[in-house]
Amino acid sequence: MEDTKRMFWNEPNSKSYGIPTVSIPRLSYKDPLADKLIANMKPVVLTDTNLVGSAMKWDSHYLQENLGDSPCTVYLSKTHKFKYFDANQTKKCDNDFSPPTEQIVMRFQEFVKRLKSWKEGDKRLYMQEPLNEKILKSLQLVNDILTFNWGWARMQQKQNNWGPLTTNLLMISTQGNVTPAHFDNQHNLFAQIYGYKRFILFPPEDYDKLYPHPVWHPHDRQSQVDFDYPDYTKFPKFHDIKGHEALLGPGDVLYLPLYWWHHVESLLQTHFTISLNFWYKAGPNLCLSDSTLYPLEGYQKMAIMRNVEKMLVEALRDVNEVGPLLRTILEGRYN
Ligand SMILES: CC1(C)c2ccccc2-c2ccc(C[C@@H](CC(=O)O)C(=O)C(=O)O)cc21
Ligand SMILES: [Zn+2]
Repeated sequence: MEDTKRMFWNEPNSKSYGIPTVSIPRLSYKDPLADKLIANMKPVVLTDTNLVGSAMKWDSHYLQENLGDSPCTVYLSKTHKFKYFDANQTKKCDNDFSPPTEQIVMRFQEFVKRLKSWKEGDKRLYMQEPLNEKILKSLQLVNDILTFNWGWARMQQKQNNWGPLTTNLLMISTQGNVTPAHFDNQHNLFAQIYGYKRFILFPPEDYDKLYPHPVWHPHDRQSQVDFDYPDYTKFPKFHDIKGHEALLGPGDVLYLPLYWWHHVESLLQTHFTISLNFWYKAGPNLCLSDSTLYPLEGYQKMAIMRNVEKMLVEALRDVNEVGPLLRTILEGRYN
């Protein structure tokens, strides 16, 4: 794939991280290649799905009108990074874990006020709230959601054997925020509503180059590598990483396959960005059965590795015994 840089990428705000990338294909949803890529769990940007057409009018004023006094979850960070952590797993870290972000709940109108007055140097804000009955009080908003292109989304879900839709996460991020590289165990139709987001994706098999935190760690599923200052001594294979890049603008939808790594940043073209994702559970083909085709795919091997790690933590109880036991299996026998 010719590495076509789009005009935005020379903007000063999108750092290159020195990672070589190829462009993720941008296709019309009518293009048969689009469905082929999705069926093969390959990322693709669809430019004309109209998936969230009725949300294109969702600016801060409109959302304030319709979400005003609803409580919403906002993450705060002193840096530009918003690295997810599972607060329930911090106890296994014998308290040397310091949360990189804090989570607060505030009324949506309060969030909009802080968003508008935000300036460089202030704590960065990242509002994330699942669209559900808790915040959907206005009929106008409910009507907008009802007029999403559910026909197309349901068709994709069915023909690709995805599981049920679990979440529509509404995200509003101050400009320049970065969600560091991580993977999710759900398929994702990621719709960009306002502003621009840059995605750098890596296939599941790049597990060995991205050095995820241990499964019991609060940062489970997140890469240990700091893209701004990679530690090539600790993470030598990161040197060989190659990315798949996409720039998402209003109306674009990125199909982000299950287990694909993604690093996401809100570009500086606008003061904030608005996105909405559609997370679908993995289909039945994640469990190995006698109908499993071999050789296994990267994402299937990833699931196996995670299960082995979880089983060992469970069996050994002490997370510090997992490494030595795996080394005993490996050294002089499998390497
Ligand atoms: C990492 C972060 C900030 C977070 C912290 C604490 C709890 C949840 C989450 C959470 C959930 C979704 C995203 C959106 C998106 C990345 C992006 O658009 O920034 C993404 O990764 C996806 O759609 O899969 C980002 C986050
Ligand atoms: Zn994600």
